[in-house]
This record gives sequence, structure tokens and C-alpha cells, in this order.
Amino acid sequence: MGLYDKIGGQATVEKVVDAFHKNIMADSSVSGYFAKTDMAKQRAHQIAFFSQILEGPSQYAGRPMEKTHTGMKLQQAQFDTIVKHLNAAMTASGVSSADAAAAMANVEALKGSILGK
Ligand code: HEM
Repeated sequence: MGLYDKIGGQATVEKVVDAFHKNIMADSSVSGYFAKTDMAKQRAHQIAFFSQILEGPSQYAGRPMEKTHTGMKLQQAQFDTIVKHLNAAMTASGVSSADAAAAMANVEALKGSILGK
């Protein structure tokens, strides 16, 4: 069974994304980046994107990581903060720490394109 099905599929991914956004918006070190973001659209894109990251259905139709984050001048510190919030959102949604770690490895692989390095 793939990671996506193992953690509970779409329903769990939706829970994770909601907890993830709550964590981000409660953290003033990163919430400002989302001041002008349409969070309903962001939610839909994140659900689709994380489904793919979790080796589930490929349905993401948003912009590629390089294009989305270019101009934000993101550094390792912001990346680590977002990863921390995502990891916490996963465990709070019932994903085991081993499964969350496997998902985080897939997110880490995107670091170069998100930080533009
Ligand atoms: C850690 C890994 C990250 C992943 C997997 C990720 C993924 C995504 C995705 C899928 C989108 C949607 C793109 C679209 O709708 O076309 C997005 C948008 C966005 N990301 Fe990230 N991101 C990450 C890190 C970060 C970091 C570190 C920041 C800033 C602290 C950030 C800030 C944003 C903002 C502000 C948007 C919305 C842009 C807009 O309003 O158009 N992201 N991200």
C-alpha cells in the first residue's frame, strides 16, 4: 500500500492541510507571506499537491514550485518552519511519525526549487 492510502487517503490529506494552514497563520514568522493569498484556492491546491507528494493521485493543477515561490526570497529558516508546521499537522491528524517522516523526505526533495537554489 502506498503512503497516501496508508495514512487514510483524501480525508486525511484534507485534515492535514487544514491543520497546516492553522499552524502557519498562528505563526507570525511566516503568516505575513500569505497576507494576499486566497486561502480557499490555496487549500485546494495544497490538497492536490500533497496528495501527489504522498504518492497518491496526480491532480495538482497549480503553478510549479519555482514559479510560485520566486520573488519571496525564501531562506532555509522559512523552509524549516513550514516543514515543521507540516510535520506537526500530520502527526496531529493521526499520521504515524514514520509515515510523516517519509512524507517529509519527499518535501525535502523540493527544497532546491522552492528556495531557488
Ligand atoms: C516546505 C515546502 C513547501 C511546499 C511543498 C509548498 C507548496 C506550495 C504550493 C503547492 C503552493 C500553491 C501554488 C499555486 O497555487 O499555484 C504554494 C503557494 C505559496 N507558498 Fe509555498 N510551499 C512550501 C514552502 C513555502 C515557504 C517556506 C513559504 C514562505 C514562508 C511559502 C509561501 C507560499 C505562499 C505565500 C504561497 C501563495 C502564493 C500566492 O498567493 O499566489 N511556501 N506553496
